[in-house]
Amino acid sequence: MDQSSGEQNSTVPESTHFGEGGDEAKLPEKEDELEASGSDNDSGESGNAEASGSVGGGGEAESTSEFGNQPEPGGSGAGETESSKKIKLRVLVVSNRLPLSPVRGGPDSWSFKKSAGGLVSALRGIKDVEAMWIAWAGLNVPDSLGQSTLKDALAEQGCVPIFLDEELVKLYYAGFCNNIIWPLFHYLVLPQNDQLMVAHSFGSQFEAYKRVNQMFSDAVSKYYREGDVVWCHDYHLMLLPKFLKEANSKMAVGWFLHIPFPSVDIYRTVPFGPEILRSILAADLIGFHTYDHMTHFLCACNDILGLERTPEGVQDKGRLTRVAVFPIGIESDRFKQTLELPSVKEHINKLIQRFGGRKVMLGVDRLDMIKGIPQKILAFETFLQDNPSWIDRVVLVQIAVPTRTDVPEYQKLTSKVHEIVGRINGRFGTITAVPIHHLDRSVDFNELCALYAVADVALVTSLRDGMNLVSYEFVACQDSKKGVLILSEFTGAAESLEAGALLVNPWNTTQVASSIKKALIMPTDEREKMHMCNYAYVTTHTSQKWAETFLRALTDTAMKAQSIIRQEVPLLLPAQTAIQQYLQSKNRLLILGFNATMTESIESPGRTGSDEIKELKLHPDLRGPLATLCNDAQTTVVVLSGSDRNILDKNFGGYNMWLAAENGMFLRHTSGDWMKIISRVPLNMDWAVSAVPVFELFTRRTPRSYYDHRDTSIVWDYKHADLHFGMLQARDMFDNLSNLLQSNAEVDVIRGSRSVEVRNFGVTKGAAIGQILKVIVQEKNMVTPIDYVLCIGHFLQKDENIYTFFEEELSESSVRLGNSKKESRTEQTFVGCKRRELTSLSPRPFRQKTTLIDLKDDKYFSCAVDREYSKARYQLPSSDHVVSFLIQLEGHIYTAEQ
Ligand SMILES: O=P(O)(O)OC[C@H]1O[C@H](O[C@H]2O[C@H](CO)[C@@H](O)[C@H](O)[C@H]2O)[C@H](O)[C@@H](O)[C@@H]1O
Ligand SMILES: O=c1ccn([C@@H]2O[C@H](COP(=O)(O)OP(=O)(O)O)[C@@H](O)[C@H]2O)c(=O)[nH]1
Repeated sequence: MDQSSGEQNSTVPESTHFGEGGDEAKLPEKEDELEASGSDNDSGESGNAEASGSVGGGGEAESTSEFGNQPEPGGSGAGETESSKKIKLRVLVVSNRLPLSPVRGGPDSWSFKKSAGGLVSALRGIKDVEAMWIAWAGLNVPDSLGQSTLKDALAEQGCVPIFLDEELVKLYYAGFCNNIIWPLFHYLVLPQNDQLMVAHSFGSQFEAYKRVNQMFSDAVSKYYREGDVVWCHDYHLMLLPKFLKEANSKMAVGWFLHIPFPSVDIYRTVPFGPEILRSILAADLIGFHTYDHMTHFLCACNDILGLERTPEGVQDKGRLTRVAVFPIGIESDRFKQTLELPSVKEHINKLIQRFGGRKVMLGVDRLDMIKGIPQKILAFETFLQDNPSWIDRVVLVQIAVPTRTDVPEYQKLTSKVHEIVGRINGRFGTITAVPIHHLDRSVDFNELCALYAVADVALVTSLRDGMNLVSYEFVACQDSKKGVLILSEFTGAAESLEAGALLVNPWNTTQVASSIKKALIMPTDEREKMHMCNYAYVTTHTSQKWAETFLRALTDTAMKAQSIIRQEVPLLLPAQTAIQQYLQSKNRLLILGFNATMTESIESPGRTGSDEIKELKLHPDLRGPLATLCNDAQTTVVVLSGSDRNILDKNFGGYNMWLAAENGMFLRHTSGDWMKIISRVPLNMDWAVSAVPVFELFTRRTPRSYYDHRDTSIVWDYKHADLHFGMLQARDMFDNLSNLLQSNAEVDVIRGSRSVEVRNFGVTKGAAIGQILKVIVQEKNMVTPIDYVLCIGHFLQKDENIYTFFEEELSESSVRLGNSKKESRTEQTFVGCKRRELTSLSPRPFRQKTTLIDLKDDKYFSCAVDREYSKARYQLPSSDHVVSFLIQLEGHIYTAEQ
């Protein structure tokens, strides 16, 4: 709710950490005890007293921190006691608003009003986390005395303010955030012809938005310590993840959206939408309230940026951003406990008397167009009109908390609501009673709980709402009354409370009116049943669980990212080193991919116009160099490709080399016959019967795309098609195939950068390479261990296990180098590593052969082509670079031979 105008007043609880911390965290059993003692709440009245966090310039703060330790840039938190010294995760929470709104009492004196709302209570409850909150100060503080005293005062509360001047707030907050992003993300049209629009272009509003996000990033960097996690919140800070990662790529960054993410057709209209998407994607973990919001986001990444969608999130050239659903909840115990306070009980009784037996309908919303307040009131009018016997038997209490009062659209809404309420009260009111009690202000927490408890029906008619915590809070306070929740189907909450609520479309006035009637006359047992469903959900899916789950996922994701960080951003292949090491080795293995590795690049002149786009062809400049490499007696060359045997035969049949087709399923030396080398994987292609029509359909639909039906897979390729159209089709095709083949556990449906592929399950290049080597070693009667490996390819992520195969061999070999039992360990390693495949394969136990890999770290060169992120150690930007590297290599071999 709006914290600038009418949030509840209360004392600031004493705590240096979130949740039940150590000795220093002297949190009372119930937070409400604090609230009651800090104001006159014990009497049950609304507390309007100032909070007790008032400090003079440089003076001692009376209260201590609610949201973590006193922040010291780069330092450790103050006030640690022995019991708190156990290592806690430190979270930097970054949001537009602080959990406390400062109120200036004088040039150097400040007090605070505590904010309610999901985020604050969610973070208040989590255990074993130390947090610092970084946010906009929330008001204009132009003078340095004011800024420094506010900073000190907030530091006591574990908060760091960011100071924005009025012009910046106008363009960033009132402008880009609330006049552009907010309406669009809630499926409302952009306001036309208002002052902001006329005076300031979208561009200048976005520039301000950028500047503010950069300021937030600078502030985070200042306070960040290694090991912290940074949790960014909401649509105000969509550029923040990118800025943070640019400042420090090791920072663990999560971003959570509290409002809906719109469907892709709407998102397309967001000014600077692609840039925003890319910035969000820099986070390690992205969270949404609902599955729908998440799906819309994934579609936007796919359709607008052309990024690969995986079950875990979004993939961009090998870098994965995890995307998941984390529905927020409330601190339900806090509501239940508040209802037990004598002052609140007394207040409830007063309210019951005041309403004099009339049924009470309750609306609690910020006065925001997304909340559908006019629609709600008009539906109530329709109900009264259609059911005149109810006119003096029911009252609608509408709490409309003022919000964003500087934004013109909000000002217009206020007048509109007043006008409708006035008209309806005039029409149906009597001297003694009016049907609508409309309050243009916030109420304090105790009063709010009392209202929730006395209401017979809660009416939530949001036109769109990220979640809507009001509906949860109503349920939490209804354990004795078991009232009815009427809930807009366009809230996030409708996903979780569907079974226990009357869902409505707020635009359908007749439907809402008849739901009001249904709710008012609903039999007790039906009400109870519905309430129990909701109550069970609300009391178990709490805000604490939400925050804990998100933070656990974020730390897990960040840890995984750290452990593979070396492989994630590969360096350019050090060509000279790779060549020198090659020359100094005795038994080299070259594993080369084909497609997009040794072919001409797609952009090459003439290629896209060719009629034979489907046919993969070896780059002509490679013919000579490849022959030299293949004929080097101390070198084994393997072409490992997804292509079928036929294509490899055509291109490489004339060289002295090994061909591994269909991702390593089939192998032959060019002088011998093809053999199937992984017998474990069935060649059963029954699934193709249902898959082929889908491949045909999408090939017909997408000019210049084609598909290949191979022995173990079918691949649809759109690299020569219109990229954007191809991507759209690929997404649909992927969904189609996934649904179609869902029941068939024997296949994988894979999206490549410009392809969609269905493969028999278990077929990957990394799974095949062990067997390929085994066969080669046997067939060649190899006695010298392989001491150099160069593995270059444009492989799908699924096939990147080939790079890690050798990493494993490498670490095993470094162990065995230091081991006196070298011989036996070596054998074990080779067998042990690949045990799964060997068991079903080898008629002759492999351990009888001499072990043939003795690879040292500086002689292993794994190289991904055209992949920014990869498990490979190195990368080359395109197949053209592979070609020139192999030509260089050949040149050195030639010179060495002379
Ligand atoms: O800070 P304001 O501009 O005054 O706006 C208040 C907050 O409104 C939005 O709340 C959303 O978050 C809730 C909790 O996740 C969710 O239940 C609700 O549906 C959303 O509208 C906004 O996202 C916050 O950033 C604002 O602070
Ligand atoms: O006078 C009030 C009335 C309500 N609330 C709180 O504001 C929050 C509103 O959250 P919701 O998710 O329903 O909507 P939002 O305003 O965040 O869009 C709830 O926690 C309410 O308890 C408040 O702070 N002051």
